[in-house]
Parts: sequence; C-alpha cells; structure tokens
Amino acid sequence: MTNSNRLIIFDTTLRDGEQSPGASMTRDEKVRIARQLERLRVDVIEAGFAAASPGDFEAIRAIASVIKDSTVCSLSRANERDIARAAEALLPAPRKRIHTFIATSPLHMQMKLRMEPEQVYEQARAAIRYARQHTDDIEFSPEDGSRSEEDFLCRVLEGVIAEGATTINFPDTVGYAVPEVFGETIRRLRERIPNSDKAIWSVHCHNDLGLAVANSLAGVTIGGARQIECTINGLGERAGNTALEEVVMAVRTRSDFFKLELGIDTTQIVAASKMVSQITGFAVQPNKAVVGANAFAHASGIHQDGMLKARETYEIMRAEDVGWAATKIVLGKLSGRNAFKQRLQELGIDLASEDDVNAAFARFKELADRKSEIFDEDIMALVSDEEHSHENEHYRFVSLAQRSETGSTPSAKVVFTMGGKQYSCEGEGDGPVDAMVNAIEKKAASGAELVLFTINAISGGTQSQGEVTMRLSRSGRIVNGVGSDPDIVVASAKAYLSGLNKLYSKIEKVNPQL
Ligand SMILES: CC(=O)SCCNC(=O)CCNC(=O)[C@H](O)C(C)(C)COP(=O)(O)OP(=O)(O)OC[C@H]1O[C@@H](n2cnc3c(N)ncnc32)[C@H](O)[C@@H]1OP(=O)(O)O
Ligand SMILES: CC(C)C(=O)C(=O)O
Ligand SMILES: [Mg+2]
Repeated sequence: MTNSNRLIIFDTTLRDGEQSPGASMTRDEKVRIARQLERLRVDVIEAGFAAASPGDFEAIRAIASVIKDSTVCSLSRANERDIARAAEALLPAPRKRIHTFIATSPLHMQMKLRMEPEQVYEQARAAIRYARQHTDDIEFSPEDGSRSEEDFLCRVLEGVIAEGATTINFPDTVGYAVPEVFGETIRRLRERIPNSDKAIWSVHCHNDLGLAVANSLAGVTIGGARQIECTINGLGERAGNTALEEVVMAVRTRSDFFKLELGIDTTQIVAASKMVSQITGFAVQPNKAVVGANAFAHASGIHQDGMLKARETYEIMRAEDVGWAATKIVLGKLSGRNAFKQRLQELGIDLASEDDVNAAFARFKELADRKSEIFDEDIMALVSDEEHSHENEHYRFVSLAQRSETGSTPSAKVVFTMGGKQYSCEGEGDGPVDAMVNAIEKKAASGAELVLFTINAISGGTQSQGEVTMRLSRSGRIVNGVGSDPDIVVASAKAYLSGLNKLYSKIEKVNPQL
C-alpha cells in the first residue's frame, strides 16, 4: 500500500476523549456525537472500547448500526476476549475496524504488563492474527511508542504488518515527544521496516506539553504519516489529544505547504465543538483556536479598521468555513416551529421524533418568555435537557425557592422527584448553592462528593442562561452533571440532579468483570 496525499482523519472523541475524567457520555449522547462526526465526514470514528463495559459495548453497537459513511472502530487490548468483544459490537457496521494495542516501552513492559519483550512481540502478532478472522481493516498501536526502543519497535511493527495490520498508529501516549524527533522517528521506522509500505502510518499524540498538534503535523510532514488521530476540542486523557479542528484547519489553510487532501466538511466543525462541549460539560476557552468564541472576534480599533477594509488583513480563515454563522435569523418568543426546526438542523441536532421536536419547541417557548433572544447555545442546552429527560431519570427537578440576604444564612427549598415520588426539602448553607445541595441531600442522601463546580454564561448579556457543570464523585466513579437556566441556582439544582442521575444510571461506565 503506498501513501497517497490523502490525509485520513480518525476521530477518537468517543474513546480517548471519554477518558477525560468527568467526560463520560451515555449511549444516546455518543450516538448524537457520532452522527455529527459523520456529518463532519471524518474517515474513522473510534466509538469506544467494547470490552470496557456493557455500556461501552452497547454504545459501539448503536453507533455501528446507524453510521453508514465513516468507518466505525473499537479499541481492544491485545487479547482474544477484548478483540472478540470489539468484533461483536462492530457487527452491524458497513465499514469496521479493530484497533488493538500493546505497550512496547521498557517501562510499560516491565512495570505494567510484567512481560518480557519476546512475550509482547508474540502477543502482538497473535492479536493481529486473531483480529484478521473478523475484519481485514486492522490497526495496531505500540503504546508508549515515543519512549520505546527503536530496534524493538522495528521488530514488532514488521511482525504485525506481516500478520495483516493495515494501519500502524504511532502513539505519543504521555505527550513526551518533540516535533522534529517524533517526525524523524516515524520516518526512520518506515525506512527501516521492510514491509512498512504495506500499512498506512498514523499518529496519536497527547498534549501534556502542549505539543500534540505540532507533533502530529511533524509526523505527517517529516514522518510521512497519512492518518491523524484527534478529538473534537482536543478532549482526551489528562491534557487531552490533538485537536481535530486545529490539525484540519492547519492542513487546509496552509495547503500551499502541506499539499494534502482531506475529506472533512469544515463547515460542521463549530456544531461538533459545541455539541461535545455541551454534552461533556467541558467549556471551550474563548481564545481556543478555530472554535473559541473569540477566534474570529476583533476588539481593537486598528484591527477593526483593517477588517472593514479587507478581511484578510487580520483573518487567515473565514468564520463561515468552520461553521460560525455570518448572518442568521434571530430566534425569540415570536419565532415559529419552522425556524426552530431549521436551526436544529443547522446545529446538527437530530431529534428522534416529531414528539421530541414538539417537546423541545415547548421548552424553547417557555425560555423565550423569560429571555428576549435565544442563542445557539441556549438551544443546545435545551435539547440536551430534553434528551436527559428520556434517560433513566431517577431524580427530576420540579421547583426551587431560595433566600439569601447579607448578614443572614442562605436557605433553599427544593421540590424534586426521586423514583417517581415528589419531595419538598429545605436546607441552609454557606451560600445559595450550598443550601440547595443540602436541601436535596436531606432526602437523597447520595454520598456523592462535589469535586468541581463551574458556571458559564452560555450567551451574552446579564439575561444570559447560566450553564452549570457539577462534577460528582462516588466510590471512584466520576460524572459531570450539567444544567442550564437563566437562574443560576436553578441551573445548579438541575446540574446536581443530573449528576445524581448519572451516578444512579446503570448504563454509565462501570468496570464489570466480563
Ligand atoms: C493508552 C490508552 O489510552 S489505553 C486505553 C485505556 N482505556 C481504558 O483503560 C478504559 C477501559 N478499561 C477498562 O474498562 C478496564 O481497564 C478493562 C475492562 C479493559 C480491564 O479491566 P480489568 O480486567 O479489571 O484490569 P485492570 O484495568 O485492573 O488492569 C489492566 C490489565 O490489562 C493488562 N493490559 C494492559 N494493556 C494491555 C494490552 N494492551 N494488552 C493486553 N493486556 C493489557 C494489564 O497488564 C493488566 O493485567 P493484569 O490484570 O494481569 O495485571
Ligand atoms: C490506545 C493508544 C493508541 C492510546 O490511546 C495512546 O497510546 O495514547
Ligand atoms: Mg491516547
């Protein structure tokens, strides 16, 4: 197989992205994101790690059943049980890939796997042999590749290609690499391995030193890789992975330098970014490249003057090309169903049925009565609330009254349902949010610990909705609850109950003994 100039975009938001503490997603949320990734026309969607849990298995299977254009992939360790589980989850997919990996660095082999290099070599080859029985699209990753010995890598990679691996993914698992060295290593590996041209070479970089995008691009330009693994908004384990929007727009904007072809529909980038941020509760920083709120905003007079005379003076990309709307219909309380449905479509939101659209439209009208202009972020929040209401809703917010006055102890009364029964509880606390949590806990007694609380204004002005993310932890499980409302204490109550629902939910990720 020769490397052409086509750059394959492999998205791992649903697998490595989900490895971000607190970013776990439900099956339905994953399917929504997968559909948006398909609209974005990514080549490969890594939908999860089938052997990790029944929830992950089900999510991969659901994605494999609905995605038609992108290849659907599952990660698996280099053993028969994981690979068989991946193959089973991928059965409905028209295009499927099994991605298997094993660590090759001395540190990982000795301390983590407790295996001799010879055993790792044999296990890697055996894994590919077994995976070949299920599909001929097989990817292999030597985990911790950038800290592995080159001679050993050559031997393992030659062996797995000989067994039928069609993609060799070189990971910088701990974000240790620097661009020139990383690119040169891949170039040398490709040069030294006799059958290297039988596989497509790929890069998978982490951002621990903020070099994930630079390393990925060096892997392509210096190393000759033709697949980049990346995630929306750079989500991922620890400091995250290579950001899809950044590599894609770098390759496209500087096509004079990269001279590579991409299949991506870049106009879907912003919708994908907003969807992932909304579902995971991980806000995008305003100065984030491409998808940050300020990425195309100009505040200083000289820049504004230049922009008015010729956009190119201060912009290297067009906002519309990545999906920022230039002009649009303003949605408000006088808008109708058609305008609302049109905006849902533009935001890549597919509601399952007309009933779902009607329910979301009713919430939209309710919100529009309290808020003069409804922004895209409001709609995303509202639809997400709608989707959560279909999940196993053990806890549901009904109403809240709270009182805080300088010099007196804040108090809150929360009405909510638990297991279908309605309760009204009162509590006091250091502040209104603390009082609200104490009120809920009087009845819920969940044992959850609040480990992170963030609040974002999800559109402009003081009448903006507040979007609250509450990260809860219980017995080693971490979940993000998200809630939005123009009243930030109500948003907090919704976020807290949504977190409790996730902790309660059986389909959330657990570590079952399969
Ligand atoms: C770099 C990466 O991102 S790798 C992907 C990381 N993602 C995840 O780990 C998420 C999903 N993981 C899980 O749900 C669980 O870890 C499972 C289901 C895979 C395994 O759970 P458990 O069986 O309880 O094992 P546990 O996680 O405690 O330990 C991992 C085991 O796999 C072994 N292992 C690790 N990597 C590999 C591999 N690539 N191939 C084969 N075995 C491996 C470890 O040596 C360890 O074996 P041991 O139990 O004999 O000591
Ligand atoms: C499974 C592999 C590719 C991985 O995520 C890593 O090494 O970071
Ligand atoms: Mg990774």
